[in-house]
Amino acid sequence: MSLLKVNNLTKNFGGLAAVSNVNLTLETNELVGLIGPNGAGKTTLFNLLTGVYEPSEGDVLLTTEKEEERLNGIKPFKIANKGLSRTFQNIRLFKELSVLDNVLIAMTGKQQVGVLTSLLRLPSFYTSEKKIKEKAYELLAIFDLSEKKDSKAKNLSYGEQRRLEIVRALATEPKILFLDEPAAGMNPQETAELTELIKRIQKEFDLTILLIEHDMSLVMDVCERIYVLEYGQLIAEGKPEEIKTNERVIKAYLGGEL
Ligand SMILES: Nc1ncnc2c1ncn2[C@@H]1O[C@H](COP(=O)(O)OP(=O)(O)OP(=O)(O)O)[C@@H](O)[C@H]1O
Repeated sequence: MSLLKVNNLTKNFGGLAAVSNVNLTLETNELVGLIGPNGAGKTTLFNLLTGVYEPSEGDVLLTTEKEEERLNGIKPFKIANKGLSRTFQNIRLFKELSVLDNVLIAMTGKQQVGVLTSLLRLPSFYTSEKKIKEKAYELLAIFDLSEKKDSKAKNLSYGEQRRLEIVRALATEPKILFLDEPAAGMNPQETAELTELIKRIQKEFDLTILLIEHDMSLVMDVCERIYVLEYGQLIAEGKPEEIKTNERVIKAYLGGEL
């Protein structure tokens, strides 16, 4: 079943069509890659899917239990509440806060108690708070960050900060996770570990993932399907082995790695 459908999506910045007439789908539980040379429009497409930008034309449709819901023009926090979560290419953590607090803040809104219960600190408040902390610890453990829970985010290594970003995105319990260059700045060992982590969380949390990445070893390893953008337009779609040998894609990457 298509969980997300993108129909004829276009985003113009002045005279530049950063994303032009793009059609794509994400099936439930798929792990899909989005690749393309620098400036191809990948991040702009993510921004359109997560409400940061409004499309100039076209639709973003989310299939819910009852219907197809149009996401165009909906604010990012509302889109997050509908189960779409993301990381950013430039890491966006609360650098002065602890690792644990960074995760707990992302979970704000998950506390299942009313205002009065919170104000009066009734027993159910503590039960809910305990559950939220347990969830945060569980995620930090998966991403090998348990021992760093009290460190300030700014004191983590670059690779750890990238992992914490993913933990924060997962803390909102998404259906669809958008990862924007999760391996950027990582060394080969960290990238290999991240590759396994991405596969693991997809299964463990029943996720549908769309992933932008320049590291082709990671993309070819984890993705079931890949979309390729060039100058804002989709130039190819297919399985990793099809993309690797696609002449148009090779041409787009000429001088780069594929
Ligand atoms: N807010 C903006 N205003 C004007 N132009 C923009 C804006 N955001 C992106 N662009 C332009 O749109 C095009 C696509 O940019 P985008 O960042 O989406 O590409 P990308 O594929 O993510 O690139 P990279 O791989 O380098 O991150 C570029 O030409 C960029 O300069």
